[in-house]
This record gives sequence, structure tokens and C-alpha cells, in this order.
Amino acid sequence: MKTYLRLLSFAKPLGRFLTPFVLTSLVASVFGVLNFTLLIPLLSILFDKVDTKEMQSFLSQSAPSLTTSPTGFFRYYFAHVFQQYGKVGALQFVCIVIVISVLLNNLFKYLSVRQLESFKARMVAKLREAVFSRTLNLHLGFFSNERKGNLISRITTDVQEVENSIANTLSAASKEVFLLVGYVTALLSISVKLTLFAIIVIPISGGFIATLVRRMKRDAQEGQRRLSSLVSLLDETFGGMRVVKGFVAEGFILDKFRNENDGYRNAIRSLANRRELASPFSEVMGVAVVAGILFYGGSLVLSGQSDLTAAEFISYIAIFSQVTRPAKDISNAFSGSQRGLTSGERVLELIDTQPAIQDKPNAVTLDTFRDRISVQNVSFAYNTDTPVLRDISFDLPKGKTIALVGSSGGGKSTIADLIPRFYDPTSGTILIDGVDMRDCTVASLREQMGIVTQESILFNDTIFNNIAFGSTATEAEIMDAARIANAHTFIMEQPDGYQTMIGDRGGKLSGGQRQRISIARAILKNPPILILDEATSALDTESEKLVQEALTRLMTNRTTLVIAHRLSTIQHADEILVVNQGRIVERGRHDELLMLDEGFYRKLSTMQSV
Ligand SMILES: Nc1ncnc2c1ncn2[C@@H]1O[C@H](COP(=O)(O)OP(=O)(O)OP(=O)(O)O)[C@@H](O)[C@H]1O
Repeated sequence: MKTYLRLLSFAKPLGRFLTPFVLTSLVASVFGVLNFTLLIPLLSILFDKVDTKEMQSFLSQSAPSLTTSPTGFFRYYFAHVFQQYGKVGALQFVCIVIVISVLLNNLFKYLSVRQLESFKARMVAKLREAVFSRTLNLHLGFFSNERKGNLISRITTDVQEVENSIANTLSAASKEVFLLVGYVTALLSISVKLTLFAIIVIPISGGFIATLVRRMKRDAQEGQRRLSSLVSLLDETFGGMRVVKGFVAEGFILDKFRNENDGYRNAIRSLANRRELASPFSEVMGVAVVAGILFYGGSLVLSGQSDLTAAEFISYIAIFSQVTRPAKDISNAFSGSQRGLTSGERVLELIDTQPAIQDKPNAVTLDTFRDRISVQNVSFAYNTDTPVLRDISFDLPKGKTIALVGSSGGGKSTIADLIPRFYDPTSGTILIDGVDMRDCTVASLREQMGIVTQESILFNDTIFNNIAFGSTATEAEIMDAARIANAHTFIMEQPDGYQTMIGDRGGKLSGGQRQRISIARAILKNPPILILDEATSALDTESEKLVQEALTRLMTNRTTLVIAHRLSTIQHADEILVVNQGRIVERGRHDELLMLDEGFYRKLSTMQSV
């Protein structure tokens, strides 16, 4: 119930949608109930014997109001018509009333469905936006621990599932609830005793349905888990198609796919079986209850213990048989909603995840970078107790370049990730212009920085928009940035120039071109501090030269922390930190480090033959 209410609250303001929906559904069900409540007694009067006493008593009354008793209202006029126009006229009256009532019933049903549809669409759109916006604001570490496919399926299929089942359930249940209330009121007005008997008998089926629902929830959870794995597998496969083909790994991938697909199929089959079981079960129970009422009530009428007339009893049974349909629909809707509820819980869980990196209540805004970044005795561990960085200290003064080098897995990228606060140190502090970074707003801190990573992060959009990346830069500014990044020439050679679409993740461009677009983006942002993960190793000599040139221009007059893979590119760095197994093992300028006998840097340089 809590999950339901939270999901519904996304469609705020609820009153704007629910009030007209409730009103139209209510009117629709009044007309729906009216048909059945009127039909049999009136026809029985016509075709059976004319209950003149009843007619007389109706006619002696002043006309009852439609709101206090719709049946009384119509019976009164029926009696009138009957007296004035005879049986055929009265029959005509009944038929006209029924047609009008069905017409109004359907008109209001349509109006209520329209309200519900707009409510549903609003709820789902808001929910999807809320979950995406929360995900965007989560800390980077969250994304290393969570599979991408799992996140994608929460934002797409799970939200869809909420729409399909919860909103549809709400629609079915709410409409049927009014109908049910209408029928039960009609039943109570005919016989309280019989209705109480029915109310006692009906909940017997409740226990069975509850067990079934619990099992369905388990199946739904398993199904969603399998579907997430499938989406992850698709994402990984399509993202790495070149490798899959190069390693002739299609069979291996297909086996993995089959495994997840079969798991999903089994969960869904079991869920569907149980859902299908719920329906016939409630139908049989419904019929059994009707038979029970027929026997119990019929015995009372036949033995004269009840003051119900035969017409009233038949009318009661006719209405009661109608009760089972909305009751069954409500029970079906409830069992069918389990999948949507499971999905809803997955979506809400993501919405409730708190980012590990967020602004403190009185965080200060950094307007500019004036002096230096000081990393002081910093240690860091990811999710385990084993530290990845131990006691790291260095200063990055304004306008200087510090390079990080060392063996793979030593901790260079981790150090670079601490500067824009992608992670916070486990111990130690990082100061920017003397202020602890944790006391600054995350956005203003990151505003001071430009990041160029090994992997160019590009979107399936135009080159122009990929360079602008949300900024309101003019065409001239974008072109200037592209020129400095050595990208203008190749961009102009593209079929649509700056308006060329570059495909998923920039797939229609070469590696070097992608990097130069990333560099142009950083040049356009023009941040005082630059964090650079050099990725020249994957490029050919010509491309490398262009990229290196672009990087050198980007670094001019900036404060730079660069992760260097080739020592040739950092010979002029102001300080080089050699990182090994999470510690800074050597530090100094290029020439100084080369002088160290048995030094780590010296060994690296021999390996790269600088
Ligand atoms: N998200 C993560 N979760 C857990 N451990 C991680 C994570 N990222 C990196 N590590 C571990 O931290 C250590 C340091 O990794 P890091 O990427 O900082 O090294 P690196 O020096 O940049 O390596 P390379 O030069 O190969 O990129 C490695 O042992 C790595 O396995």
C-alpha cells in the first residue's frame, strides 16, 4: 500500500486528476447499477401479475427524488406511465430508460477513462524523470558497483511495468469498486439478511489468493532481475561488438544470453501460470457463493420465512451474479499488480539512494581558483578495507603541471578522481585555496575543472552539440575551440560539417578525432584546472601528433594534473609523481628522476627508450 501511494504521489497534484475521475466513475456506476436494479422488477410487474397495491402506493406518493432513490424515482414514473398508457406503453418506457441509462453509463465511463489516462501518463512521466534525475546525481562509485543494464532497465522497463500494471490496476480496481459499492447497496436495499450471509462467505477465498500473490511477487522479482541481466548483456555485447567478432566469441555470448533468457522465461511462465490460476479460482468461488445464496435465500422464500417476493428474490440473484464480475476484476487486478509493484519498488529504491558525495548544508561556492590544490596525507579504499592509496601528499600550484606516472593499477586514476570529488578520501584532506573540498559545493568545485579522459565521452548528436555540451556558446566560439583542438579541418570535411551526426558514442569518427572533439569541449569550457588522462598510446603517429599538439595548447596557462602513459610527453612537467602500489615512491622533475640509480622512473624510461 505504501509503495502504491508513493507511486501515485508522482502525479501530484492528485486532486486535479482524481476528483473528476472519482465523480465520473461514480456517475457511470450509478447508471450501470440502475439497469440491473430496474429491469427485473419492472418486467416482472409487466409480464407476471400486476401488483396494483404497489402501483397505488407509488402513485399516492409525491414524486421521489433521483438522488434519494433512483429506483423509487423510476418506479414512480413507471406506475404513472402504466396507468396512462397501459402495458405496452410501460414496456416502451422501460426500454427507453434502459437505453438512456446504458448510454449515460458508457459516456461517463469514457470520461472517467480519459481522466485516468492523463493521470497515468503524468505519473509515469514524472516517475521516469525522477528516477533519471536521481541517477544523474548519484556519486561515481555507485556506477562502478551497479550494472549499467540494471539501471537502464529500472528507468525503462520497470517504469513501463508500473504503467502497465499498477496504473491499469488502479483503473480497473477504482472503476469496479464503485460498481461493487453500487451493487452491494442495491443488494442491501433488497435484503440485509442475505447480503450479510454473502459477506461472510466471500472472504473464504481470500487466504488462497494471498498465498498466490506472495508467490507471484517472488516470480516477478526474479523476472525483473533476469531482465536486467539481459539488458546488461545486450549493452556490453553491442558496445564491444568488434571484440566479440575478433575473438569469435558469438557462441560464448549466445550461451550467456540463453542462460539469462531461459531464466527470464521460467520466471515469467511461473508468474503467468499463477496469475491464470487466480482467475478461474475466483470465478469458481464466485459461482459457489451465488449457488449458496440461491439455496439459502431460495429456501427462505419457498418456506415463507422471508418477506421477499419472488420478483425481489430473482432480482437479488440477478444483481448478485453481477457482483462477482467487479469482485473478480478487483481480485485479478490486485494479483496482476504484483509485477508492477515489484518494479515500482525497484524504481523507488533507486530514487531513495542517497549520493555519497553531496553539498554540506553551509557549503561555500568557489568563484575562482586562485592559488593551489593541496593533497594532504590522503588514503583511499574503494569498497573494501584494503587501501588503494596510502598517505598521498602533493601540491598543485596554480599554473603548474603535475604528472602522475607509474605501473598499471598503481592508483593514478584514483588520485585524479579525488580532485573533482568523484570520491572523497577515506582519510586525509584535499584543500583548494585553503578550503577543504568537502566544504565547497560540488558544482562550483567542478566548474573550475576540465576533464579529458582516455575514453572520449561523446553522444549520438551533432559535432556542434558534442563540443557545446550544454553550454550556450556561439558558432564562432565553437569553431575557435575546434581550431585550437586541431579538429576544425576534419570537421569541415564531414558531410554536414559541424551538424554531422557522429553516431552512438561517436562511433562514426576515428579514435583521434573523438579525442580532439573532447579536447575542443574542454577548451570551450576554459577551466582554470585541467585533469588529463593522456591516451596517446592507442593512436597512430600522425593522429597522436595532432592530439598531442591540441593537448599542449589546452594545457597552456592552466593548472594541470596529467596521468601520463608516455614519459616523452611530460618531460617539461613541473613535478612528476611516480605512483606504485598506492604510494608516491619518487617525485621530482624529469631530469632529476632520471638521475636516480635503480629508480622506478628510470626503469620506466628505459622500457620506453626515452
Ligand atoms: N571502482 C573501483 N572499485 C574497486 N576497485 C577499483 C576501482 N577502480 C580501480 N580500482 C582498483 O584500484 C587500484 C588502482 O586503480 P587505478 O585505476 O587508480 O590505477 P591506475 O594507476 O590508474 O592504472 P592504469 O594505469 O592501468 O589506468 C587497482 O587495484 C584497481 O583494481
